[in-house]
Amino acid sequence: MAGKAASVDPDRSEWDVIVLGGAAAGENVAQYATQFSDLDAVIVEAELVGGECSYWACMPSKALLRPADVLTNGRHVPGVSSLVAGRGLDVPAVLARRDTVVNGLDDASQVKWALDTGIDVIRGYGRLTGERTVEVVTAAGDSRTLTARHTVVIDTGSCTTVPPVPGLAEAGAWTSRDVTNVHEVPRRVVVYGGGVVACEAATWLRALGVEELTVVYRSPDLLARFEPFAGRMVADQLRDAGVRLLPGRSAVEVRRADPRGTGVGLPHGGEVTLRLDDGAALVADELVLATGRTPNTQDIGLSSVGCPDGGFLAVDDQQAVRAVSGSWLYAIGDVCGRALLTHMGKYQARIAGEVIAARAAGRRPTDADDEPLSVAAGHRGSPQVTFTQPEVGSAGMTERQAREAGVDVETAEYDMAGLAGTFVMREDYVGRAKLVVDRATDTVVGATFVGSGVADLVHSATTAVVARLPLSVLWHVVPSYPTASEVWLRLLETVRTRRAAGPTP
Ligand SMILES: Cc1cc2nc3c(=O)[nH]c(=O)nc-3n(C[C@H](O)[C@H](O)[C@H](O)COP(=O)(O)OP(=O)(O)OC[C@H]3O[C@@H](n4cnc5c(N)ncnc54)[C@H](O)[C@@H]3O)c2cc1C
Ligand SMILES: NC(=O)c1ccc[n+]([C@@H]2O[C@H](COP(=O)([O-])OP(=O)(O)OC[C@H]3O[C@@H](n4cnc5c(N)ncnc54)[C@H](O)[C@@H]3O)[C@@H](O)[C@H]2O)c1
Repeated sequence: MAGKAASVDPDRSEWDVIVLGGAAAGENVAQYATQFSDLDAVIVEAELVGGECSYWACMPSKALLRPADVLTNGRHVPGVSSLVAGRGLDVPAVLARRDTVVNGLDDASQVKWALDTGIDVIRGYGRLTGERTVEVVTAAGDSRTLTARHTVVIDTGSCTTVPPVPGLAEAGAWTSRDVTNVHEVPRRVVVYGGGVVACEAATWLRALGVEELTVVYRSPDLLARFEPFAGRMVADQLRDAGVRLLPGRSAVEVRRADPRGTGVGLPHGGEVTLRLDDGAALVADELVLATGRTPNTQDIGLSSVGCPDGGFLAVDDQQAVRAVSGSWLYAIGDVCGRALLTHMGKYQARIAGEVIAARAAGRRPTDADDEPLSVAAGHRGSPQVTFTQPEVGSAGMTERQAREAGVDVETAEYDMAGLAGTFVMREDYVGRAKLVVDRATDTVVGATFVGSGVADLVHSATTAVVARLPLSVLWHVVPSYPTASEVWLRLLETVRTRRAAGPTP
């Protein structure tokens, strides 16, 4: 890695690898393609190197959620509860820390990392104009054409989906960028959507002092992609915190008399009214859209290489874009629609980077055991933590997903409040865990943990799923006492007890 000169030569036009979009995954693919090869790479970034996650998504949201989590848990631990009783967050301090976490929206350290690593950075908006060719337009309006000797990688990410509700596009509703970079906390907020962004945002908005907070979602439960108990437990906690939940509803019209371009994280105008399909009308100071993600593929020149513009890019297990022959175009991160998570995009990037380096050297892309490099194993485990109260951590498949995939499933559930480790955390601990076991192989194919502090339990489940560890081996993986990890022992005991009682239908 060391010793490769960084170049920002304005006249240079050719690199081995061009990465379109400089999110964490884009940085990773450039690093992995170049670090043990003779290849060089350039990242083309329209805004900030580090991407959505660093400045507008994961990092600011977790910075806002952490103080809320500390305060809530403190309220339930004698010896601390008396100190914080009746007190809320120090909002200016929370927002200031969030600003520190996003580096004041300055990517200088990320650019330095890239240049120090031997990866060039060009600022501007890139579009494919043909095979291995990218045109970059700078903020000043200048353009330059770049050619890749080997590969172009698309890492242009995603943005908030704006559903086709009359008046919504014109209302200037907050997107995930505004709600994570909130600067002025509105008094009344409606969150539209019931997924991960909605649940996390409702958690921090209420903690920051939103007085009237309503979450409207079309499904019967929050977090509908997870085990059903996860959404229900998060819903209970949000209701207890004073959030109004309106499931099974959709917006039919949005009105705002004076939408204004006030800037990120400030109210985008005056009162906004959301009319619902049940006839109700909700009036708020801001509307937050949390209705899923649209890949940034509409305007990146895909049609110039025979690929339809827009939509997710179907890729093979080495992240090569299926619609384009010759294995010169790859896609990683949200644009490929596999798992819209930073860590999964970075994993795809590591594999794709090694594949690109191997192919450029005329080698078959294989791992240390001479197996073809592929993202299949990692996606089997695909972990996720939703930092609500309680947290929701999962790896692999839910029971429903496993059944839909044709797996002959056996499950076990356990109330996590019954563990010494969680009792010490909070005497009124609320939590639940579930294992999904493939009967044919006697291995774990999915696990879900709900409860305070479960985030770091997830990696054990990811390991079990990816390594296909049989239950007979997991029985010897002893959890420390007294920790929440003892839930593994209880879940395995639940399976053994039931098996001892005889076959289940
Ligand atoms: C509120 C919120 C919270 C989240 N929290 C988490 C979390 O805790 N953990 C987690 O794993 N995931 C989280 N996610 C998901 C995570 O943010 C995304 O999965 C991740 O950012 C996707 O990364 P990416 O590589 O696809 O690109 P992105 O991070 O979307 O970045 C794409 C980059 O490409 C640039 N770009 C786009 N088009 C062009 C172009 N034509 N030319 C040049 N540059 C271009 C953009 O400026 C941007 O910098 C969260 C998402 C949201 C919305
Ligand atoms: N902690 C984390 O890991 C974390 C945090 C936030 C986001 N993310 C990732 O970011 C991605 C985006 O999150 P999200 O919450 O926006 O998406 P999501 O898919 O989790 O939820 C989208 C919600 O919007 C609703 N919806 C979709 N289209 C709609 C429409 N036309 N009208 C009305 N409702 C509609 C869905 O029913 C659902 O409730 C997710 O894939 C998530 O994994 C991860």
